[in-house]
Amino acid sequence: MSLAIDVHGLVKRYGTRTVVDGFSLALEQGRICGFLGPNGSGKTTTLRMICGLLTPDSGGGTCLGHDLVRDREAIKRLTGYMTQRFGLYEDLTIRENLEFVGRVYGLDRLGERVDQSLERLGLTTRQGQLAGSLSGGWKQRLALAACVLHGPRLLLLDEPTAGVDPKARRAFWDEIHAYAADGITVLVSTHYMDEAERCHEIAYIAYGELMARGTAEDIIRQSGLSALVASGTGADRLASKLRYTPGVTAAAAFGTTLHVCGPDRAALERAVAPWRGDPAIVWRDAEPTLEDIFIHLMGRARDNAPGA
Ligand SMILES: Nc1ncnc2c1ncn2[C@@H]1O[C@H](COP(=O)(O)OP(=O)(O)OP(=O)(O)O)[C@@H](O)[C@H]1O
Repeated sequence: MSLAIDVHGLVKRYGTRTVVDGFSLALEQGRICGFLGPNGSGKTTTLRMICGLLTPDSGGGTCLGHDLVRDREAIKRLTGYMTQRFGLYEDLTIRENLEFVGRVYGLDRLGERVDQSLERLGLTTRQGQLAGSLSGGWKQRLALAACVLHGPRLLLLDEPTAGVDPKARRAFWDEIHAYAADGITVLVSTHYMDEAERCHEIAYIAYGELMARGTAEDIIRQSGLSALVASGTGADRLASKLRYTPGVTAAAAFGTTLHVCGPDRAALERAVAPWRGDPAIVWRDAEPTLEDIFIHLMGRARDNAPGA
């Protein structure tokens, strides 16, 4: 299987700040890779380097077989990039928006392509409606359709479902999977854990550095974190007591249960020991969640950051 993205050692600096620091990624065609990391960790900057909009200060590689630095125009033609604030024209109709994007790309058979796109979206009967009248979820699906109108082989989606309701996010993700089934590769940034779980694989970046990479199962297995769940009277209230206890990476209440995790099993046991004997609380071993792991990695990255 050939690689859609094969980049190594990407560095981007703004002034004296290194915002992407030696980023490498190999991604096979047709895969969906979730790109996660705290705010300001360099995801957008990395996406822009991969699609040829920004030149890395060092590092390089290929995107869809084209050199990242020398063949930027070819990469741009083969890539669909959905920015965080995708600019649909709210005072144009759904159809006019797609036609406008098609003209910008100078596409042939424009009417046919727009018809197909509308049909795929299920918006044929609403094509004359103003884009501004669509719900947030539909706007994002229309934005995605506009991104793929020119037939890209790679989609770079920057937080495409931020603020979109769960049903619409699910529909958006069904669409992403349908494109991947057609052989399109997708790199999608998100802060939602349920979306991370819908990806074939995940890349987690913090403070410009790649911290974890693989399938959700790989990342959970390799995390080395231990987790416990407590249920029973008052279990959820232990979260605030345990959160800052040595040995605990994260402690959070989920409804009436408590979820607590840490990198060292013995230290975690010591932290919860005062409540282990409470007959009202039942403890059980659990798998760490992706959220546990990302919070842990964020703390580790911050500890390693210069001047931390
Ligand atoms: N043109 C620029 N000039 C200076 N600093 C910049 C520029 N673009 C981005 N940055 C900084 O680089 C860092 C990384 O930003 P980037 O937008 O890539 O992060 P991100 O992971 O996409 O964040 P978010 O999850 O909030 O969207 C941030 O601290 C940002 O302020």
